Amino acid sequence: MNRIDFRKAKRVVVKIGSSLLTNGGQGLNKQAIAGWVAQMAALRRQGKDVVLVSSGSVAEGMCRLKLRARPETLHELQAAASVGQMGLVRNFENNFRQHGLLTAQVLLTHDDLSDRKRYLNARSTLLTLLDFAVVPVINENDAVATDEIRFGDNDTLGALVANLVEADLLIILTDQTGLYDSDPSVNPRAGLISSADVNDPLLDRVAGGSRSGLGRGGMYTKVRAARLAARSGAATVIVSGQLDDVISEVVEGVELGTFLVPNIAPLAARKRWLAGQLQSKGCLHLDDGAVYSLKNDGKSLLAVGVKSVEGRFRRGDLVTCLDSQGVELARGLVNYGSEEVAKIAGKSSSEFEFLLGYSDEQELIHRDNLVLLR
Ligand SMILES: Nc1ncnc2c1ncn2[C@@H]1O[C@H](COP(=O)(O)OP(=O)(O)O)[C@@H](O)[C@H]1O
Ligand SMILES: N[C@@H](CCC(=O)OP(=O)(O)O)C(=O)O
Repeated sequence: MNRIDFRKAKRVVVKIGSSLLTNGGQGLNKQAIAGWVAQMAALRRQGKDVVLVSSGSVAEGMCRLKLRARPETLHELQAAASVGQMGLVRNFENNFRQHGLLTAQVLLTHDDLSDRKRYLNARSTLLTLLDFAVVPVINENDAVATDEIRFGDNDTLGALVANLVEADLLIILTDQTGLYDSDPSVNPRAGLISSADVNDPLLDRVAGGSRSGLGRGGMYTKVRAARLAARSGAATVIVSGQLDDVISEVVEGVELGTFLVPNIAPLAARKRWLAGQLQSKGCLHLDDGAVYSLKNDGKSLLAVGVKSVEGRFRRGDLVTCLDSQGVELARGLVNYGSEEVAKIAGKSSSEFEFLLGYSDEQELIHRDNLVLLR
């Protein structure tokens, strides 16, 4: 895929980070918002669907509540987010209206997307909004999100939304020109990476966290988001939101920021949903034979290939499969709980009856419920 292919994109997700949106925490950058909205409206006029994932509720809430530092307690964070979200949607709605476009506020938690039924509901709602030519403005539902049910950062949310609506392009607007070979706010000699294969392991070494106190994930979550987005075939560009006409130019194929090329085969819809699950309940350590047959033969995972188990989980929970180096190879929905798995690990399915007193499925994770990550 080339940048020039972005011109053909039918559906674009734009994610805007907190420090950009709030002028480094000074309050909503109304001029910049008007500029981004004008560019998104132009995309709509070209017949492209646009979905906006906007951060900034906490940062704007802090500003409105005159809090100098990001609150530490969950309830204060939730309160700040609720106050700030009002400012975000009001601004976006007013700006889009000036271009004759309707907006819709969609607030999601990870819990909404980890439940298959709610995931499909969210998908239908978003697709229906796009059919109505509405621009969805999405954020995490911070007012109710606790650690167990949150995405934690909007880069991940942006990627999961790109998966949900099967976007062609995810544009992550941030406060840096793009991804550098080290954090430019620490190393002035850092060099911009203009493009890279999304799975290049070098990216893990160069992408650091956020230092602003306003943003959450830094480049680390942006690279992870690009990998998630790639699972439905979406390309990702990480780019400065401060450049004039940045959204229009990226979609035109102008070489700006960092293009993370989705050089992986897109996953089927159900596997994409599995891959987007963030909360794994346990780990299975696989032997080399199991790693080989999952990777090369597309087989289900059998208990005989499991060396050991970690965590407490129940039948149907999501677990992570690790290779002998401890690298995450796959994840999937397990057919037996952790106590049972501890008993049948390394054993053939013909022994399940004897070891457990019963025998359900022969596979520990059926291949339909398993997604390879490498
Ligand atoms: N390799 C890198 N290249 C560029 N920025 C980096 C890198 N590693 C870490 N960062 C940090 O990531 C920050 C952007 O992420 P974040 O603060 O979460 O912004 P946003 O609010 O846009 O999501 C940059 O300001 C920078 O300090
Ligand atoms: N939902 C939070 C998102 C925080 C967040 O991810 O921020 P960022 O790293 O700036 O995208 C908010 O609106 O403040």
